[in-house]
Amino acid sequence: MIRTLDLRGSRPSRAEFLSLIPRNAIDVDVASEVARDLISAVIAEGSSALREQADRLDKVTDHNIRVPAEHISEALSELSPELRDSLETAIARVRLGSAAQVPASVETTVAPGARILQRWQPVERVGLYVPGGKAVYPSSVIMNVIPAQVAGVNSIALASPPQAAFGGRIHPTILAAAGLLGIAEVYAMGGAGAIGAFAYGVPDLGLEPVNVVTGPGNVYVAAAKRVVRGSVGIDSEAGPTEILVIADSSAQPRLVAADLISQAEHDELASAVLVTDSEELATAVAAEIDLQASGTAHAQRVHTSLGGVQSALVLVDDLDVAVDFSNAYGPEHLEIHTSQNAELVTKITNAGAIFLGDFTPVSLGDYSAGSNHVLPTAGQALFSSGLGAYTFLRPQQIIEYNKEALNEVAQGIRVLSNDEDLPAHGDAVDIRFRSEDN
Ligand SMILES: NC(=O)c1ccc[n+]([C@@H]2O[C@H](COP(=O)([O-])OP(=O)(O)OC[C@H]3O[C@@H](n4cnc5c(N)ncnc54)[C@H](O)[C@@H]3O)[C@@H](O)[C@H]2O)c1
Ligand SMILES: N[C@H](CO)Cc1c[nH]c[nH+]1
Ligand SMILES: [Zn+2]
Repeated sequence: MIRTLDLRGSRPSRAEFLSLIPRNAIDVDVASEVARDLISAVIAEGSSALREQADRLDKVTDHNIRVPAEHISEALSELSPELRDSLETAIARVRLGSAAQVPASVETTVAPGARILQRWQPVERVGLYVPGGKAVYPSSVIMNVIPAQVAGVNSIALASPPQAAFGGRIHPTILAAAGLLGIAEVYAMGGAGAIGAFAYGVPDLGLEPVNVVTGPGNVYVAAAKRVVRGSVGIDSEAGPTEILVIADSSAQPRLVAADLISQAEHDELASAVLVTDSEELATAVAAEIDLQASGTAHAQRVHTSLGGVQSALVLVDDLDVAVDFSNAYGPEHLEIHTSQNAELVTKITNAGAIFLGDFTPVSLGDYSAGSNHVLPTAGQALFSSGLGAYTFLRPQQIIEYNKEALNEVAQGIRVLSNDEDLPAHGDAVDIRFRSEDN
């Protein structure tokens, strides 16, 4: 089902690596155009555009877009003890992981009487997207909300698609997770329209624009975040899931296969790649995939994703080439299953998150590791990171000099401001050292 690419005997360049395994079957430009139209409609027509989109894309009519408080409390009261317990365990761990992401404020004395304080200031209002199309993601409520709360964001709004199977309400476990975390401003809206609604506001719903939009989603959600970026901040474009496994002959084929399948389960556009220097392992993983995949609940989706051009078993000469491949690709999730995990991880530069060894599957990170599962896809790990408390924080400098400290640099400012032909800048310093009479 999954193809094998034999690159042994060659050392492809980064560009060659990437051309061998194309990322998304849906072109980003096509998705962006669709997303732009959906967002423009929301800007022009407000809630009626969101209703039209819910009708056409989610098969939902006449639903409450702004979720009434009683729907949230109802969902919370009906949450099974088992689900509540699992959510609470994940919440506690992600809270610990997120708290460790808040940078300390630092005060620097650059000269006597001259201080600069760098503090981390949360943005005021955020819009958090929780996917709910092919699957529903209560875990993404946790991964979005906790870092925002830990960062100290004041105003948090959350959106997820309305579900036809629940009379147009958001999935009850998503509502319950929001309730558990004390989130009251929730909207049943999905896809690119929801991202646009957050970025530009929807006056007829009382939805005020946010400063930062975060969260995972399908290609249209990822494309929409690209469209609104600039008007608002975003995390990364956390689109269709990816897993890349680096493994050698010491790896256990059934574990590698299970982990590839677990992420292929998300979406027909999900990518699953194994890079190995062991032909025996590749053959065994292929056999394990055949054995395990058909028995999964979403076998068709798994088959499409693993059978697509975006997935492959890649044979390379040695683990150094495997690392080069992975660094060029910049996977959302990287698993390392070798006899030298500790050494290899030091050579990894580009990955959303890295999972080491037999007992650290990606699905642990998806739910309960304490790390965040909202991670950059489509190569964005080369320049961006997973969602964290820092996503909602900005460093801000506070500067304070006393008279003596300013006097120390006054002449330098005069020289520089004259050189830039902006002499009023120098005057603004000099005036502080002249009496009011002259
Ligand atoms: N990278 C990450 O951090 C991460 C984490 C979790 C999930 N994911 C990914 O999130 C995605 C979730 O996708 P999903 O579909 O289940 O939920 P989703 O909420 O992302 O998408 C559903 C919405 O997409 C819109 N939509 C559906 N078909 C459309 C079309 N043809 N044109 C325009 N808009 C359309 C609709 O508005 C619908 O409400 C998966 O791809 C999964 O792999 C990524
Ligand atoms: N693997 C997804 C991130 O790409 C996150 C997730 C949530 N639920 C299950 N998996
Ligand atoms: Zn997952």
